[in-house]
Amino acid sequence: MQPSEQLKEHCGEHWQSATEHAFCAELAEGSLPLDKMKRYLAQDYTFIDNFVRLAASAIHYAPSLPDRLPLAHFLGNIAGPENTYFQRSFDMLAVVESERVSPELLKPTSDFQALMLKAAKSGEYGNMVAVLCVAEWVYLSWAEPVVEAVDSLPFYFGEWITLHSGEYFASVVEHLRGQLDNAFNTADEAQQQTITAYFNEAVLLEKQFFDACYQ
Ligand SMILES: Cc1ncc(CN)c(N)n1
Repeated sequence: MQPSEQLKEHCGEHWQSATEHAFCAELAEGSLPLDKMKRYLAQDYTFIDNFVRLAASAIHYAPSLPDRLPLAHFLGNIAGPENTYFQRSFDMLAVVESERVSPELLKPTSDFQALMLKAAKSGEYGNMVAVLCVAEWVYLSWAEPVVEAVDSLPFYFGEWITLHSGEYFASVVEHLRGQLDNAFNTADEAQQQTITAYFNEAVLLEKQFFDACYQ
């Protein structure tokens, strides 16, 4: 079994809670209350800031150009269409300027930011791809099964599904899993334990992030 699959299976309960969350189910049904969506978007935009820093660090530490390029391409997507999605959603949902720029952070948001910055600063590529892989794989896992709902939804719900599903996004997750598998297979035991800890914490934080925005 691939290490990424094994890591996912080891945190089965949290993985399931994160990928089958009521927040995502209601988003796909179009019934998610807008105050929850607004809270989520404001928190998540601050997540994106640190995600970009972590992805940039992973690009720097990737072992070769073929490892690096898909990450760089994906980073362009975040800086482009995904950033535009946030701006358009903020406008449509009338999110006030202070919430867009500096919302009061919920605990899972600040914990996730700390984890991403710790991974980036660790200088260990395996730690970085563990967190990046969880972040995108969890989203592919909840979004792919609900992709058929997109056409019936307002764009601030539907595009969030589109951005995290489809062939291109699945290829990003495949790449991240491959990077994680290689890093894990070539790590010594202590480093494997560290990678595992990053992976587990990221899965737990994905669940807690949805919990906090849904409450
Ligand atoms: C908290 C979180 N995790 C993951 C993703 C996926 N891009 C996100 N936007 N926000």
